[in-house]
Amino acid sequence: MSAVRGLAGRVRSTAVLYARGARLAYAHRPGLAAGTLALLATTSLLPVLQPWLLGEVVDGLGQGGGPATITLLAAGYALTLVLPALLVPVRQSLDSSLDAHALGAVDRHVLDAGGRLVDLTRIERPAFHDEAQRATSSASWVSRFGILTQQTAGQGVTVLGLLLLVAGLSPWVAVALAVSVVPHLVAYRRMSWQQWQTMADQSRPAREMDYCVRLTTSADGAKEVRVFGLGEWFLRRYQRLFRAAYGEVRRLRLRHLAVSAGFGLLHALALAGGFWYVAHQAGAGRLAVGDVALYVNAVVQLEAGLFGLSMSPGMVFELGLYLRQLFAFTDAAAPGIALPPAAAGLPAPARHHEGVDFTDVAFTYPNASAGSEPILRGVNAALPAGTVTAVVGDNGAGKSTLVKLLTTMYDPTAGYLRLDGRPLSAYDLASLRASTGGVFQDFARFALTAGENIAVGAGDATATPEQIRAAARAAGADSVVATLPDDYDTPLIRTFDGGVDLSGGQWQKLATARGLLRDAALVVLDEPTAALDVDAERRLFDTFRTLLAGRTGVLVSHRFSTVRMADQILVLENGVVVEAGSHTDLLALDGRYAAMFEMQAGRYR
Ligand SMILES: Nc1ncnc2c1ncn2[C@@H]1O[C@H](COP(=O)(O)OP(=O)(O)OP(=O)(O)O)[C@@H](O)[C@H]1O
Repeated sequence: MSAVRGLAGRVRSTAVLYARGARLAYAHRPGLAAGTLALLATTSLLPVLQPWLLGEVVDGLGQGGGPATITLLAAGYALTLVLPALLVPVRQSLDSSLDAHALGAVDRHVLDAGGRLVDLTRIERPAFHDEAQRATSSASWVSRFGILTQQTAGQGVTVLGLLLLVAGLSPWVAVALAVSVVPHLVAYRRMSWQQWQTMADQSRPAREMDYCVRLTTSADGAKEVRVFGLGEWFLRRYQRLFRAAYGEVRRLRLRHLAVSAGFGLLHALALAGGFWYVAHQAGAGRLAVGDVALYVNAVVQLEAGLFGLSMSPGMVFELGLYLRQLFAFTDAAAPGIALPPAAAGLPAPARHHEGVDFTDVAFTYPNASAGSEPILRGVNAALPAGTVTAVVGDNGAGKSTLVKLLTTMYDPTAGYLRLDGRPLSAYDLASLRASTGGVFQDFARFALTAGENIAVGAGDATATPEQIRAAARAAGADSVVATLPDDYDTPLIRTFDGGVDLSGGQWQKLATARGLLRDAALVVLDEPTAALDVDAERRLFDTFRTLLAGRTGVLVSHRFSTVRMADQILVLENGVVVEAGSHTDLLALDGRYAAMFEMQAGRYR
């Protein structure tokens, strides 16, 4: 009983899955889908009409039927021969349109899911990239949803009609023909599953192979790849991965080929046996000559239909696996941080009144191995409104992680952050984000024009040319833009016509301009001067002081010349704040900060 319930449940969930797939693939083009279906119904019935009409023509001739009737039947038969040649290309063209629209619909569905990933909780997990790769590769399958399901339904109609025709001659022959295809159907389903498993197992090697190809042909790491002669090294790595991946695919293909050939033979035997039986019956006078013509014509059609039908359900099954994977990926695309109930979030203040405070904050990355030390531990700190707090510490101390918590990319694993005395999670996320600006250590280099690279800092709002220029001036990016052939309209990617690339420091100035564009209450500057020359750093330093007036600023830097401008400095060591105070206080303390400062300053004496 429970097995029946389990099966019913599986059938129901599969039906829901395909219905969802159909909605995704067809919802945008119902008219086109209906047109394709109508054409499919016509082209599926023609192969059934054809043997029937042939049988009637042959019988009419043999039994001395009227010339008008025979001519009409013959014309109908000829039409069933000609029509597919006319209709199939039309159907294929409609299929391609449906295919293209479905592909667009799947891409939009994935983009929409990406938009729901408002934090880094899922994105920074290594498994996410495999899942994303698999979901993207589902797109081409899902776009074939219409074609595959219709093809299967069409083949089903054709085969059923032909089997009914054959059953009119001999039910046993019809049953034998139908049954001969069942083992292949079952085997194909199994093979689809194996193929799917292989594909799923290989998504990581596939990504690695893709990486090898891109690395040797792209600008990323181009210098190191050449100086260290890594081209050959990556080629060998690629070949190793390819051999392993292809070996598995090849083994699977050969097995599938053997299975298909075996079952094909079984089916051929059933066809030949049926022919022998029908011919024998006609010889004995129990069937008419027209029936033999009908059988011969019907099995020609059946051969294609049954063989197709033995494959298509397997492909539809495979499609189901891809659909499941796609929806699993997009359904799981939900915020990983706590959010207030819809429309109940507090609007973020235009300027902080008290500022942000960290209370007993601890953090461990979700993908951290069990038992590993938290990245941040017992962090207690206040970032008072209208002041700049610098965070310093060794590589890996947890500075950028602290910034991720501050910018709600993650929730702390323990403790809490408050803004003006309220938990960060009480605020409307969009308004919190809209009131945050700054530049990140791994800032983006968008393949857009210089102006657009700055303008996107306004988010959904539209930045005016004056605002863009003002932000560029503040970040020292105006002098960069002045050197570009088309000023703010210059595309910043070499692969575009008229595009240029910038130096690391020039890109950083542009990213800073982007971060300063909005009138933010909280400004985060994570290594904003790392790539800047001394003069640019000094000018930006002066600008920051003016720009940050009245805002809550956080500055992460290894450059103590920049750090000393901060109102207070937090020294992080292994995820713990070990010192806090102004530059003067901390020098007087003569502790960790003083040592780091001395180490850097001493080099210039
Ligand atoms: N997404 C992540 N998943 C797991 N661990 C991470 C992740 N990002 C960073 N870490 C780990 O957290 C620790 C702190 O990294 P973080 O980037 O905060 O350091 P940092 O102080 O900013 O260092 P740096 O000065 O080098 O920029 C490091 O050990 C790093 O390996």
